[in-house]
Amino acid sequence: MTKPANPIIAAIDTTDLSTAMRWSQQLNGQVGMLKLGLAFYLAHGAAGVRQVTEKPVFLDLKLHDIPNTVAGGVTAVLSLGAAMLTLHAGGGTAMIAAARNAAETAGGARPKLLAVTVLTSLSAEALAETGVADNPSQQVLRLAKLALKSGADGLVCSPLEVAMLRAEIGPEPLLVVPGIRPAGAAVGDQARTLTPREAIGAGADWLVIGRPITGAADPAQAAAAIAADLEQG
Ligand SMILES: O=c1ccn([C@@H]2O[C@H](COP(=O)(O)O)[C@@H](O)[C@H]2O)c(=O)[nH]1
Repeated sequence: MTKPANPIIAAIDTTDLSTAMRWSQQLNGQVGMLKLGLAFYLAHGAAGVRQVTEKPVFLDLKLHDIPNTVAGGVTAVLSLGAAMLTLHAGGGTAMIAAARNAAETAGGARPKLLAVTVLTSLSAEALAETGVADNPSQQVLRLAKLALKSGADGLVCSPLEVAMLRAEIGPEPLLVVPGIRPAGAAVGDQARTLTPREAIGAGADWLVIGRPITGAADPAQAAAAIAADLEQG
């Protein structure tokens, strides 16, 4: 697929509607897409999504349940016209296939389904605590293959796995990548990070960036600076 002109997705992580609307106004012209996640959706639902922007958003709900329930969740949000929607690859083949089926049932445009592999907040040690003996890279690849063969359009992974995934799965599947930290930015709760330039250089399609943008004194300027750096890279 063609690479987006501006690959930055700004994560609008707040439960406050007016803050979300302000960030949306500030960032709409500076980034390629806005992402609304679980906290915002639980607080404001579909009506809140419509209030924040008229453009198609990335709906990061990370659905993870039995196939029938996830299919119902996909159906419930289809009318929002989201560009992308997340579900956990760990839900397995039947869950992902049910989500794809539900997305296609309505006909017409549907969100790209992105399977979250290993959360970028998990270090190798934290992943091991969950009972996974493999390292994050091995587990990402296992879940990536499962998700793509089950009907996912793309993957969410950390920037550290992007080059490996491109070598294994080729150029076509969408790679949407959080865990992005400009040089000097606070890492916070992220464990597997790279800079925007490094992630794009490795083969990412989209970069999900939250606090380094929304936590800045001037979010629009912070986003513009990252976009300018990417254009030079
Ligand atoms: O593995 C994942 C999946 C999703 N996310 C989401 O991306 C943003 C990152 O925000 P930052 O403030 O830049 O850390 C956030 O909305 C997460 O829910 C992720 O970080 N890792």
